[in-house]
Amino acid sequence: MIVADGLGKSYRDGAGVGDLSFTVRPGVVTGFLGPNGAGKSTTIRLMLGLTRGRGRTTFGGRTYAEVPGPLRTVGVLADAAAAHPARTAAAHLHMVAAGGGVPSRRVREVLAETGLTSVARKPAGRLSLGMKQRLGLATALLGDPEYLILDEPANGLDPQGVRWIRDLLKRLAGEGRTVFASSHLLAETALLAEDLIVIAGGRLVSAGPLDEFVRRHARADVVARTEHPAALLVALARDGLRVRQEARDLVVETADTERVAAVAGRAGVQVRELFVRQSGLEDAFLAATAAASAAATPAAAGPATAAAAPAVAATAGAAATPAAAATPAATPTESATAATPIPPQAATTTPPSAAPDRPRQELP
Ligand SMILES: Nc1ncnc2c1ncn2[C@@H]1O[C@H](COP(=O)(O)OP(=O)(O)OP(=O)(O)O)[C@@H](O)[C@H]1O
Repeated sequence: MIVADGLGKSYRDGAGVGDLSFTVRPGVVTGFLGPNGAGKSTTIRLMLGLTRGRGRTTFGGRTYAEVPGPLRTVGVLADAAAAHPARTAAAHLHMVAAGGGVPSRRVREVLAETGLTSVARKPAGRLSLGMKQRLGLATALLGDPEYLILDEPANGLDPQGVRWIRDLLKRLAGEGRTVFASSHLLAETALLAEDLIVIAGGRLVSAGPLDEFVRRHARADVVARTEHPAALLVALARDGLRVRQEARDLVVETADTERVAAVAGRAGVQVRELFVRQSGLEDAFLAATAAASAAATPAAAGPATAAAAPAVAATAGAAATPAAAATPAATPTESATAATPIPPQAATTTPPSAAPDRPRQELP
């Protein structure tokens, strides 16, 4: 179990992360999701003590600094470009293994596991971005660790690579490890993670099982299809319902199909189709993070814990629930595409930071 308690960091320009507390359980992949600039990398660096800041994170009760044999306990992918560009992939892994007390046979094993055997003798600087990412992951796996902390592990990978890493992380979690992987890609995280920690503007937006997140917060609208949308729109509005027109469809802000059908019946408007449409991952996430971004003065943000934080909806794809009304129609609705990035934070104007700390800008 990873326990992060009161993590915080303030940069001079007001960016950073607020008072973040959450837990990460073993046996599942936990997705750490947030738009560009939300504070994911900062949080990960704080968890590992790689940057100065507030709070404490324990891995099975000990901080990263206290863990004996950190390489063999906590595997970290924080900077895929960490290998010296002139050193071969194999030499880099041998060097890290020697420093971390890991037997050198592990080098061959992780090269094979990450699909790098054929480029093992290539200098790291001549590897593609995807290969560098695999090398970072190989480094994290060297010590066969119980905990994995991975910052954007799918970054730079092609679609096959993304699928490969998804399968790999699920397998590692299935072995009982604790896998914590950040991403700014919505659908990718939904396919990978069982638990979700969402941050925006340096604040915790939600934490908990993905399914629960969806159940508790998915928003549903009734969609009505009719040849007479104007007449139905007036009737629905008179009945106190919020409604908008999308092409010839009316989207009614309720999940109550019977009420919509009754209003249509009273108004004498024939409805061709009536169904419930649940909001997709993208919609829900954007709504959640927009609210957090609007409120964001991250460095000064008050405490936000997993239990106390407001949560919002996400779903891997949209579901259309056929309604017991006029002409039931289970029409597939919007779903997030596999590569839908979350837009950058409105409140954070600094470009995404994969860059190392700029210490002179920091306030401890
Ligand atoms: N060393 C630094 N000095 C000043 N500001 C920083 C520094 N590092 C990060 N920031 C700012 O802190 C905020 C959070 O950045 P961070 O890199 O943690 O976000 P992120 O969620 O990992 O983003 P991305 O998905 O783009 O990698 C951003 O506004 C960023 O510009």
